Amino acid sequence: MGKLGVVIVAAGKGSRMRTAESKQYLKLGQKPILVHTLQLFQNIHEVDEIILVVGETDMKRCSSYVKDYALTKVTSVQAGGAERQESVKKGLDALQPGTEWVLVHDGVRPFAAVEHVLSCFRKAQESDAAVLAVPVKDTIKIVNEAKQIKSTPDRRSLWAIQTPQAFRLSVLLDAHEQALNEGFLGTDDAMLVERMGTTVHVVEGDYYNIKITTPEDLPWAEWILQHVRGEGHR
Ligand SMILES: Nc1ccn([C@@H]2O[C@H](COP(=O)(O)OP(=O)(O)OP(=O)(O)O)[C@@H](O)[C@H]2O)c(=O)n1
Ligand SMILES: C[C@](O)(CO)[C@H](O)COP(=O)(O)O
Repeated sequence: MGKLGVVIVAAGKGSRMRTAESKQYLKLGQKPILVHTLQLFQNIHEVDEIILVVGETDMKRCSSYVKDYALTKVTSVQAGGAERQESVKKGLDALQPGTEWVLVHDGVRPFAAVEHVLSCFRKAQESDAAVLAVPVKDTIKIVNEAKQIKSTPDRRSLWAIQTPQAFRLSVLLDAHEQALNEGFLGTDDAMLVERMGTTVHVVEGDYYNIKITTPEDLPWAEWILQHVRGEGHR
């Protein structure tokens, strides 16, 4: 079976966190958030390689993390782009020859459960494309610029999409190429694959797999680390 590569994207500015330090480097417990995420995939047996994509100015610091935390599966640290989609593509292009499958994962999602990561990977092996997700709990409404509610989609069909997002590498590379050629910018990789007409499957994860984005997420992340996904809970 072809190799499994993981692209961890961590080249964002973290502007919604409103901290001087980019959020992926904020301490969670004793380690930067990004290190927790890298260690998650380092410790998954099925993962053959990790490509880390970071800001140009953070390359040196992240190379030190790779050494200090013995992240032996991180084969290269790449400089990301202005948009997440560009950062993903930089990571895809760095994967070693012989890579058949890829997981694309946000560096600020340290709490994906190993069992869910593997379920997502297995689903992609069957179907070429799968993403982790959870059913939406709130009622979601479509609202116009004037903050007037225009419609209320049936909640039973709404899922909050997470990462990892798992793909046959050739499928995702084609999707990125087409998006680039057409100037299409998506907020996740699944969008690029969907628009090619490939069915993307949802694999149910859990609500602990948060994307650390705004200040309110930090205490919640500390709680999850202490009570759910800490070292002792793996
Ligand atoms: N040009 C970018 C933008 C985002 N990301 C990464 O994509 C993940 C999800 O993005 P998000 O949570 O939006 O991070 P930021 O873009 O940094 O946050 P913000 O939108 O608040 O600036 C993060 O790990 C982020 O570092 C990236 O690698 N390259
Ligand atoms: C990829 C993602 O995490 C799926 O929910 C999300 O789209 C990333 O969005 P962001 O604005 O780049 O954080």
